[in-house]
Amino acid sequence: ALPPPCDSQIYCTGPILHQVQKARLFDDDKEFVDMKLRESPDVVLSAFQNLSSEFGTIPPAKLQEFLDMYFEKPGTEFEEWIPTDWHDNPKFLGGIADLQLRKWAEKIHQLWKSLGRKIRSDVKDQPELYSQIYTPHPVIVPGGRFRELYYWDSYWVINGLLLSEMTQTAHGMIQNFLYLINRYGFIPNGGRIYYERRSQPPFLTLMVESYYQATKDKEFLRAALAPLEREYQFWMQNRSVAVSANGTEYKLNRYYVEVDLPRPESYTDDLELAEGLSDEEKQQLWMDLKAGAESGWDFTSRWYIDSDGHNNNSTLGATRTSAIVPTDLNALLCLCEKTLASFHSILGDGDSAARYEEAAARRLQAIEAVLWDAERGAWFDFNLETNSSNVQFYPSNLAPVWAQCYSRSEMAEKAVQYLKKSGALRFPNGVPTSLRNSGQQWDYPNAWPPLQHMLIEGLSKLPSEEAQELAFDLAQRWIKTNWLAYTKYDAMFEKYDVEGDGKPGGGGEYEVQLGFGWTNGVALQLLDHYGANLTSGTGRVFASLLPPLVISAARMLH
Ligand SMILES: OC[C@H]1O[C@H](O[C@H]2O[C@H](CO)[C@@H](O)[C@H](O)[C@H]2O)[C@H](O)[C@@H](O)[C@@H]1O
Repeated sequence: ALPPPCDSQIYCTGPILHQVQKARLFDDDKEFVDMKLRESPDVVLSAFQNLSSEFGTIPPAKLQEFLDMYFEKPGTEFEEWIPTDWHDNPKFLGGIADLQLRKWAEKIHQLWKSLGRKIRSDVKDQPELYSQIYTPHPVIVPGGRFRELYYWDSYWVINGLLLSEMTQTAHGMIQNFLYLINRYGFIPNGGRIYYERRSQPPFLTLMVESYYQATKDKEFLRAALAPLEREYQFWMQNRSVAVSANGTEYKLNRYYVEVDLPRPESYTDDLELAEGLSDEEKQQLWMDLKAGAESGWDFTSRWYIDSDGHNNNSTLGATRTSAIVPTDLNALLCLCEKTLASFHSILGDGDSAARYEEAAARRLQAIEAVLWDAERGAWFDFNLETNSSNVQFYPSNLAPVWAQCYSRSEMAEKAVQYLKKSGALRFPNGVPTSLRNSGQQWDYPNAWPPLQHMLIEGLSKLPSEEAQELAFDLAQRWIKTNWLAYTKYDAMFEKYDVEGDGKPGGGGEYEVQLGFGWTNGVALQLLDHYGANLTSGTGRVFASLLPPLVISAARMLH
């Protein structure tokens, strides 16, 4: 028997969850599991028991009455909080030449104020009344239905906060993650108990690296290192898999969640998807859906495996995330290993640094033996059921370029040629998540901020002019898409549609959300990096930022 998503008989298992979600009292299943209890779980469970004895299946109107009596609307777990380190005019704004883009960057910088959340101390004192996990410091949330912290989103949020000179808020967010590692041994998907038995792509080491680069605070690094290593051990002990290639056995990582039952926050979706399956098949599907959520790509045809072992014609029910070795997770862990080595060097522990360098070298060998395809010039996910690669296009096929986790420079240059030939660059509004329109949100035509950023950053680190120009070109496309959508809707979105000019993304199991943490972080990073050259297309720029030749040409014209 596998454990449920959490032990709460209100939020993760039991008849209240089942009946409330099945009655579809809310448009979004997440609404119910985010509500606060007005009485202790025992009182609420026994009141529900009485109601069930009377009605059996409780009619929706009675269920609603029950909810009104025993639950509060989501949101009462937070108190008013505006980041205390927010201030006008951080330096990076001065490097943005285009007048419209600079004004827009100011607006994005303002958005941190509306996305800040502080958890009430009552959540710490009476945790049984909440699904919210208590963390001691305020956070920046993604926005919309995502009212709580999210693990991998926070990497791009923190990078944005550091540009906004909000070092204290960034510090607090990292402290929260260290606190979560001390409590759970790893970092949950997000700040709710129904997320507590799965994680998300492990970006904390890189968050610490960003913070360290901004502050050079060695004491902070020293304190962070033990929890970071504990998290790394969690991934190596619970998320690794042996893979054989060319007669050698390698160790690589995958997303893997040994937890039963539907996801509480998407309960009816998971229940319906499993209809008609045997108990064993249901359990496998629910594990794989949770592993999909752990990957951050929930959901995508990338995780489908057909009955013939391939991924051509299937639908969401064919999600087999745990049977796939993902390129991006392994590239990320390779970068984490190199970064942990550098932390040990900075702190003067050469032996530990060497241990992590060796781990990175072992992973590099494994990545090249199992995931690298010299003929196609890219890295591909490996299917453990068929021992074959999935050669479809995903931006993650270039993740080792971003992580600088390859042994020969020509591999990265080959990957640039692969990208150019892939067909993924023909969209003027960003690079799609795949070339397949499955209706899932991590597929065509959606383009996601973290994937754009990793692709652009990877290309920008390459020495060739071609790669650097491509990086700038993709940054320009992405900024234009975000900016156009902002001018139309006065909002930043979690994802965009590569088919429309300034069109929010769609598909998947919930409506596109506004806010939005990682979108803002990525936009600020690109505006910072390429601010002297990016344009809104309106032609109005700050003259002082133009190169001198352009200024004198402009003067001659007047
Ligand atoms: O409720 C459905 C799923 O929602 C989350 O996933 C999506 O939003 C996250 C926050 O921006 C993001 O980190 C993730 O990549 C998105 O796919 C949540 O993380 C899932 O666990 C949840 O089932």
